[in-house]
Amino acid sequence: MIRFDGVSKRYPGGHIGLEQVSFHLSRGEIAFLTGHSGAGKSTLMKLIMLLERSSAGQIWVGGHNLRTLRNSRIPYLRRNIGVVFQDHQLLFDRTVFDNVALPLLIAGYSPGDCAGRVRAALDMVGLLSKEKLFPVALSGGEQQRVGLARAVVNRPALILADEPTGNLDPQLSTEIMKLFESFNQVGVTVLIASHDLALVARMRHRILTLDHGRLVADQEVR
Ligand SMILES: Nc1ncnc2c1ncn2[C@@H]1O[C@H](COP(=O)(O)OP(=O)(O)OP(=O)(O)O)[C@@H](O)[C@H]1O
Repeated sequence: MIRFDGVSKRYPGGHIGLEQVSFHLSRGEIAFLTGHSGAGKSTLMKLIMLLERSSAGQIWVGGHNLRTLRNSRIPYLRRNIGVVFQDHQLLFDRTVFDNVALPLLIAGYSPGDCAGRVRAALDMVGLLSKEKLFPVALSGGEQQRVGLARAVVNRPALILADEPTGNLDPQLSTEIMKLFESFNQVGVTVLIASHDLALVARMRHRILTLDHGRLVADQEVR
């Protein structure tokens, strides 16, 4: 699903984002990406989404070589990736239902065609009963679950989550992680960036560790 082969990223001014990173994540795998602040986690995610371009090396996502991918294919690549952010980035003037429907509307679905998929996604995160509420009426953990529902509503092959539990307490963080596991159990490949080492160790999955842009460990925790 994802393959990095000697990938480096230099930002303007020579700042190192990534340095000679190689790894692969198979279809259906779930893995954590960890490391201290500034280690390169967000950079790696941005390269997969083509929000940044690598300075050296090759990246394949879903069999596509990103260096040779035509610009016209980038929206298709991104549509196959569900993204979850730390601050979930919900629209507060739209209902829970409308927030989750947004990626489908952008992809060209008519509102009538969205309803089944939106409700299935809300059901997966246990928020079907809250579809008509506005995000302000939800707890922090519920808002993040709406963000997760929005990430899976397009039925992506891959989910990228950048610090998805950043503002949540340990119990809610574990609940959110269990939802990622449930998505993974239905075949979705999942890559989660987190600097919460205690949480990552508790989940017992593959852990990729970055340090100053280098991949310094790739462990399977059982
Ligand atoms: N647009 C940019 N211009 C210059 N340097 C950048 C830019 N974006 C990131 N960097 C640098 O690249 C390095 C990696 O940053 P990145 O955001 O990928 O780290 P991170 O592991 O996600 O950190 P955090 O956990 O704090 O989010 C850092 O040294 C950062 O300062």
